[in-house]
Amino acid sequence: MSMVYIFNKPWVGVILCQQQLGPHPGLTVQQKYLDAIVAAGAVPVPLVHQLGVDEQSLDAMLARLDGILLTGSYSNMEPHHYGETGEEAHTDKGRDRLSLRLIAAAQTMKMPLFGICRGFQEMVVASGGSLHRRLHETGLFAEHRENKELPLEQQYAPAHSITPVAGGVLARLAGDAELNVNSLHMQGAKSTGPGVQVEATAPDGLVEAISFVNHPFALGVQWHPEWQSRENPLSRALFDGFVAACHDYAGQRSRG
Ligand SMILES: N[C@@H](CCC(=O)NCCCC(=O)O)C(=O)O
Repeated sequence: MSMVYIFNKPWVGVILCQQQLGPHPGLTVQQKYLDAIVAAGAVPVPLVHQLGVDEQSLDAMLARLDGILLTGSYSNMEPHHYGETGEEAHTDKGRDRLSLRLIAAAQTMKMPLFGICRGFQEMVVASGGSLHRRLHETGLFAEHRENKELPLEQQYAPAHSITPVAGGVLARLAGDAELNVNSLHMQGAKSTGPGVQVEATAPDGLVEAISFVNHPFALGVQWHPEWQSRENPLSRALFDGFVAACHDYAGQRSRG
């Protein structure tokens, strides 16, 4: 690895979300995702939705990135992406389009990929899986939504346990003992496609983490490790593992 690179930090593309800013459409990301990437020793790079419709610009951006973070979002994927019809109240077409292209590129380029909540769901769908659109109406699962009336500290507090699958990516990073995680989601994995390894489940059987097989680091988690990311050992292990994979990718890239 070149000396120049040793003192550099990996660049991690962070997807943005469409949000109305007064009378203007905007693209935003919550600060806690950026803070988690910086605290883990990487440089966050905003990924604007226009990259989803401009292949040359996307290729130019991907050539400079060492990893991709797909954040959570209050919006939901459009159901046609996983073979369903009907509407979702709050969607983000530009995010869907870019995220699916980023996941495909990360798979092809073996670029490290870390999906959180909606990002996890995008990884499930991109790899041929489908989603439960309203977990609370299925009668099959515990409550996985947060109470938005509560203070954030309580919304992002541990809500249920997960059991990492022995021998998986998550178990390698965090051990295979039961862990407690927060839960702020209405939708969840209904099925997973080929090439996906289930990495953890909740006590009610809901898939809570996946990885892509034959990929050095492509991990999606349904919970929120970016929340107070350095104070929680599991969160720290996930972000440190992701950034370490980005360092490895960057080193390979610099060697050509
Ligand atoms: N809308 C989807 C995904 C939920 C999600 O990402 N929630 C987090 C929003 C706030 C944050 O990013 O911390 C669903 O409801 O399943």
